[in-house]
Amino acid sequence: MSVAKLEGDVLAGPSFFLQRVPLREVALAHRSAYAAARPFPHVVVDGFLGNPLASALAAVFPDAMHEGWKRRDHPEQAARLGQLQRQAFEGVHGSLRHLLAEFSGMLFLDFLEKLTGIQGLIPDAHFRGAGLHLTLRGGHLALHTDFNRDRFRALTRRLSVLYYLNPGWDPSWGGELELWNADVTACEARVLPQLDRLLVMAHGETHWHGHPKPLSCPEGRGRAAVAAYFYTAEESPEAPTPHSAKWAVPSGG
Ligand SMILES: O=C(O)CCC(=O)C(=O)O
Ligand SMILES: [Fe+2]
Repeated sequence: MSVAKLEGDVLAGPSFFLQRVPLREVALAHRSAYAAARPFPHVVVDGFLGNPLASALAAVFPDAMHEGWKRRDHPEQAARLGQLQRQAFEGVHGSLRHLLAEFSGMLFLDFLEKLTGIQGLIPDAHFRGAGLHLTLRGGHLALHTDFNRDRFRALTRRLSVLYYLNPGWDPSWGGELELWNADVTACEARVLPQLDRLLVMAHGETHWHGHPKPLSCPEGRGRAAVAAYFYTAEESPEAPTPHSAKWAVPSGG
């Protein structure tokens, strides 16, 4: 029994890959803005993948009819679809699944480390809480700070990455991510969820953010975002002392 499902030409493979040199340039160009940003470290990178690729990804983003979505309707978050990872993104177009893999890969981690100065970032292969999000007309996400630990792997949350896939998003539809100050008295930055916009923001206990007003996009449109969260491990007193490989010298045999 094969555990792989073939979709299209076996040798064609994924149609895009992140590139080391441009990623490094983008990281260097934005790292001082990231560190200085108010109300907490964050940065917006526009035109991240380029319009042809971003438009193609937006066109295959699962719509509200996709059967794997789990819908949330609570006071804190309403008309929000997510959790496709519960079925391992089955039925999601290969290009989006590949994008998630690229966001978990070596080059993107190196990019984030250079951008933010955080060393040893760890992606989440299970995309807990992250993955694909689609918020429908009338939906919202109240101001919040994010969960802070990956309890399964004893990791500390450090960064959230959002990549927006909304062609022709009209600002009058709302959906700006609002970033508020630590005592929640002022919104100090707003980020529209525009096509091909990457947002990287630092996790923190007072890093309040959300899009709290109901979306007024037309029926049939939604606010589409690809989310990926990144972690670091802490030194533990029980951790073994590091050593390089030890080589066996067999005797006899
Ligand atoms: O969709 C967004 O812009 C933000 C989502 C968010 O707050 C999160 O993923 O933690
Ligand atoms: Fe959040």
